[in-house]
Amino acid sequence: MSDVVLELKAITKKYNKGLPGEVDVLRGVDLSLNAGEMVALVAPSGAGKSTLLHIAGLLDKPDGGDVEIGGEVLSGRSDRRRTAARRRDVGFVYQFHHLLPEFNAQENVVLPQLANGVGREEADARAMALLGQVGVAERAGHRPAALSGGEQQRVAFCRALANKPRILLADEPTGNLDPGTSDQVFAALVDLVRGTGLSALIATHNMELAARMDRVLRLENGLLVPD
Ligand SMILES: Nc1ncnc2c1ncn2[C@@H]1O[C@H](COP(=O)(O)OP(=O)(O)OP(=O)(O)O)[C@@H](O)[C@H]1O
Repeated sequence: MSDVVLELKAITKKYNKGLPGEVDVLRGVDLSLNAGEMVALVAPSGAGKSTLLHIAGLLDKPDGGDVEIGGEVLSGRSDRRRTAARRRDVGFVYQFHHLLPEFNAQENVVLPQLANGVGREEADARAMALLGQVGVAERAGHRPAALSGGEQQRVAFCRALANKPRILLADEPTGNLDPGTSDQVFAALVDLVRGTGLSALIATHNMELAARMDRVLRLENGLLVPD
């Protein structure tokens, strides 16, 4: 059995197809993400990394090519099938935390589990274990507004991992933080991912952070090339 968790084959994507403002963003992107592997995605602004992450995470459809998760071709499947696969297999982290403001940190990590059919007690325990792993257990009862930017992102990492996805997709996960905090919070993310053994594709402009990954890939002229 192959240990490739995410496979992108010849992915193409254009915006404004056939219109004067047509943008040829992805021109045949190939990627194999192995089990337990962390890959950095570096790209100049506007190169298409958000587009690529959205396609890889089944939030958007490519014009051509295949997205496979766990060996299952998902690009051509129904929206319902793709949504189910995304909920089960993919965790997302963005530059901004997107936590629900009216719920505390623990509840933010519990809610996606309840939506996924996990019982309350188990969900509470998993949330506390994850918050503990990133060093914010003592902040569990605080709402996002009462947390620092770095703490908010740590909680967002826990929420992304709450349902034990196979793949974490992160778009500039510490891009919103000052450099010192960014470094620590990024280290917490790497530890968390390494500890759970899941695979991660992490977009970052920061080459020092990228160098901590197993591999660095650059998105350039619509293609993914080794750095
Ligand atoms: N819905 C859309 N319609 C038209 N053009 C789009 C759309 N979404 C993105 N684009 C264009 O496609 C290109 C790639 O966008 P994308 O957001 O994927 O880049 P990015 O590498 O994530 O950029 P950044 O680092 O600035 O967030 C850009 O030129 C952008 O303007």
